[in-house]
Order: sequence, then structure tokens, then C-alpha cells
Amino acid sequence: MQAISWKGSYLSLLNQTLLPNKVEYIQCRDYRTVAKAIKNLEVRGAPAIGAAAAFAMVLGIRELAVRPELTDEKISVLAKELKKTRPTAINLAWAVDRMLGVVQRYKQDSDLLDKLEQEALLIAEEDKQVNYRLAQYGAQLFTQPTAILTHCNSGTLATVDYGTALGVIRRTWSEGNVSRVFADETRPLLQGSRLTAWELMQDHIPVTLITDSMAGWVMKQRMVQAVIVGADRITSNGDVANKIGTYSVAILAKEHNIPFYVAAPLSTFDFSMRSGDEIPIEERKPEEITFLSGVCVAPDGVPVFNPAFDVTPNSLITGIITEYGVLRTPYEISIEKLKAKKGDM
Ligand SMILES: CSC[C@H]1O[C@H](OP(=O)(O)O)[C@H](O)[C@@H]1O
Repeated sequence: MQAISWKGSYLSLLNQTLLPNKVEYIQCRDYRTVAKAIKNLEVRGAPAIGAAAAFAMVLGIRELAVRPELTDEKISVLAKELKKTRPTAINLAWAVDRMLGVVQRYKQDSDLLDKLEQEALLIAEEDKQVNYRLAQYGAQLFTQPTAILTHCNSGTLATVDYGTALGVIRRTWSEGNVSRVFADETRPLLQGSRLTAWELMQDHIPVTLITDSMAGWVMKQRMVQAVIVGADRITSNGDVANKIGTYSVAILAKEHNIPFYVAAPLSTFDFSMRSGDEIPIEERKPEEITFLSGVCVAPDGVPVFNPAFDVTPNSLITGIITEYGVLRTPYEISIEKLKAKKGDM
């Protein structure tokens, strides 16, 4: 079940806020509907929102092209409106900038709109192929049945297909080397319980749901032999922004001598940033914490801090699984070698 699907005249999005209880799709016939869906996490996950934003650029420029003049100013406003929907995942800005590059190169061409659609379709297809390759490298890390803990959702629902961390788990499972997956529920929006548990059960992969606060205890009980998570932005030194709670899991893994892997495509790397201290962390509305399924679970007016992401320092990361192989520390050097490949994208 894919998170996003291009239909030629509109973008179909699986509304992830309704899962696992309802499977409903949103038909996005203009870029504003896509922007709203990204902001509301109806579509979410770094690579998925990148691809969605690419198709939003197609819809937006189609709309602008029918007006008297397709000006740089109007195109810039469109790009900025999409980029500001969610600031942490670099994939979104990367995809929008890649589409802007097509506009700048082919703006005078009569088939500009076709070229834009082809580029968005290429971004989506590349993500799928990248995830399959990344999963192969990740599966090579496991040579015997392993219990793996994961946080949030980095599966098919977070990408164009197959997933990153869950892609590694899927491939490792197919090779007989996953004994069990522990899925953190991932408060406050429950991507783990609502999405990861649902995805893995669809694939008949043995998943056990736990609350975020149980991660340490299952590690202490030696029920977990590895951790794999996704990423929203990786800086040049290997620091990783990911869903809030990832840093805590990384600290716990270190304490229990459990390998902690990050799975992410090249499009999630931000070579312009030297360290995770520079990554903008999205803060979201208090109601995501004070309400649960529409029921108030906190005193009215209580002050709330709701960062959607945290940053795990490279010192806590055993390896970063990419479509070019598994990067190891010192990350500055291994990521520098990766940088040359991003120029081709
Ligand atoms: C395959 S990357 C998915 C990544 O995105 C998630 O964040 P959100 O659900 O807010 O879009 C989470 O950080 C995942 O690791």
C-alpha cells in the first residue's frame, strides 16, 4: 500500500492520520492541498514528503503556466510555501530545489511541464530503487536471526516504496535473519503503533508493540540485539535528526552495547551543515500532546514543549546504511566520499 501515487492530473495520498482504522485517499489537484497534507502529516516521512513536494511543484507550475507570465517571483513563492511546511527533513527542500533546477534549465521550452512531470516521476522511481539497494546492504549486517528494535515509521508509508529502516528489516526477514521486531509506539503521533506495527503485520513480520518508555527494559532483558531507525537529515559529521525519542533510544543502545544503525538514502544527507547543532527542529502544536484520539489527557492550558525531532550525535551511531554501502566512523571522511555522488542526482 503506497503512501503516494501520481495519477497524471492529480496526486493521490494515503491519509496516514486515519491509519490503521481507515484506509482513505486524498486527491490533490493543486499544490496547496499537498502542502496542507504534508503539514498535517497526512503524508509523512522524509522521502515521501520529498516526492510529494516534487509533484506539488508540477501541480503548482501547471497552475502558474496558464497565467500571462510564469515569473521567477511566482515560482519562488511556490517553492518557499512548500519548503516551509516542514523544516527538518532535508528531502523536502532537496526535491523542491531539484524541480527548481529543471525550471531554470527549461523555462523557455514549450514542453517544460512535461519535463517537470518526468523529473518528479524520476525522483519517485529513484527513491524506490535506492531503498531496495539500501536494504541489501543493511541485510548483509545480519547473519543470524536477530531481534531488532525500531522507532517511529520508516517503511513504505514514509517513502515512495519499501522503506529505509523497515526496508532493511523486510530484506533481512526475507533472508531468515529477523526473529522479532520491537516497534516503539512513538508518542505523540504514534507512528510506531499506528503505522509500523500495521505495515509489519501486513507483511506477516513478527512485531511486538511497546511503549517508548519500555525500550530500555527490553534492552536490559537482552530481548533486543540491534536497533535500526530512519532519518530526516544527516549532517557532514554524521549527526542524525530523526523522530523525537531517537536520541533516547541511541543512549540506551550504547548503555547496553547494542548496535545502533541509521538507514537513509543520499537524499537525506545535508552536506551544507557541519553538525546536528545546525539542524532546524520542527516544533508542533501542543494539542498533539494534550489530546489523544480527541480526548483531553492534560490540564487545560498546561504549557507544552513539542519538538517533532531530536538529534543523535554520530558518536552513538554504529553505522549509517545507505544505497552506496554502510558508512562507519569517522563519518566526516566516509560522508565526504559520498558527497561526490550527490552531485549526480
Ligand atoms: C524514512 S524517513 C522517516 C522518518 O520521518 C519520520 O518523521 P515524520 O513521521 O514526522 O515525518 C521519522 O522521523 C522517520 O524516521
